[in-house]
Amino acid sequence: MGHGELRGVVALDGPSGTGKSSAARRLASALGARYLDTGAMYRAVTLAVLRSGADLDDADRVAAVARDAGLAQGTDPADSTTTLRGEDVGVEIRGPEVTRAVSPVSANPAVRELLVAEQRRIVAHALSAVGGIVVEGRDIGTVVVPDAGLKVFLTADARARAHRRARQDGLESTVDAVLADVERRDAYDSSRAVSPLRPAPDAVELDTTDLDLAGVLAALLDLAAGRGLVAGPVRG
Ligand SMILES: Nc1ncnc2c1ncn2[C@@H]1O[C@H](COP(=O)(O)OP(=O)(O)OP(=O)(O)O)[C@@H](O)[C@H]1O
Ligand SMILES: Nc1ccn([C@@H]2O[C@H](COP(=O)(O)O)[C@@H](O)[C@H]2O)c(=O)n1
Repeated sequence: MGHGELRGVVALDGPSGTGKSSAARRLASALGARYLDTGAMYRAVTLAVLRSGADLDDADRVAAVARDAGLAQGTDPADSTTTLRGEDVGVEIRGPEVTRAVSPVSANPAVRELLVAEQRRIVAHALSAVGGIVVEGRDIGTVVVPDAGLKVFLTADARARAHRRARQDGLESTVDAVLADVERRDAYDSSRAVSPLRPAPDAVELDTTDLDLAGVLAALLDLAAGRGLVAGPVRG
């Protein structure tokens, strides 16, 4: 039986590796909605900055590279593309160099202003085109879409997140290194001056430590239906 169709915006925020992308993609697919991975946008701008050779501490130069990057983020949950001037960078933005540099680039206020405006444009377009979108990141419920119909803040024990990420990368032996990276990125993202990672006051917190992805999806479907955001058939 179908799950119905999403009407409105679901905002999914949380620290690294809590399952935001996996859950958001599945939720959007189940509800015939669009899907926006805002982390991919910050990663793509970071790749452009690294390629340009700009000093990460040179805020004006970093912002200029971001403005000139030619970033386009797709919203198909089955194939969400990230391109820079038409070049597909979806694989490269997941590499260790980008992961190391993305938090400082994301803390640049001009970069955030640019990407938040683009994210709001994409959300508005999706709402008029299909009626619903699931947006995931760090500041969706607090800044990008503060009036989202449902805001969920995903959490999970840091070691569980490191295990998930290490398994994804085929690096079971380096869980400790992944854990250090996850904790470093969370600390940076939570302490920056502009739009720090934190739950919106009206967000529902969902701890995924002991849930598999099917369990997370079921919880999100229940929450969305409970908010009256799902039109048509409900889960049977
Ligand atoms: N509930 C879960 N149970 C088991 N594995 C999970 C769960 N959620 C996510 N994963 C796995 O953990 C890894 C990280 O998930 P995902 O990329 O969705 O997290 P994220 O919050 O978007 O991370 P980031 O913010 O770093 O991009 C993936 O390999 C995913 O398959
Ligand atoms: N709304 C967002 C989304 C992401 N970031 C920054 O990008 C980094 C990468 O995000 P992933 O979800 O792809 O891991 C993240 O560590 C943040 O620095 C952000 O600032 N705001």
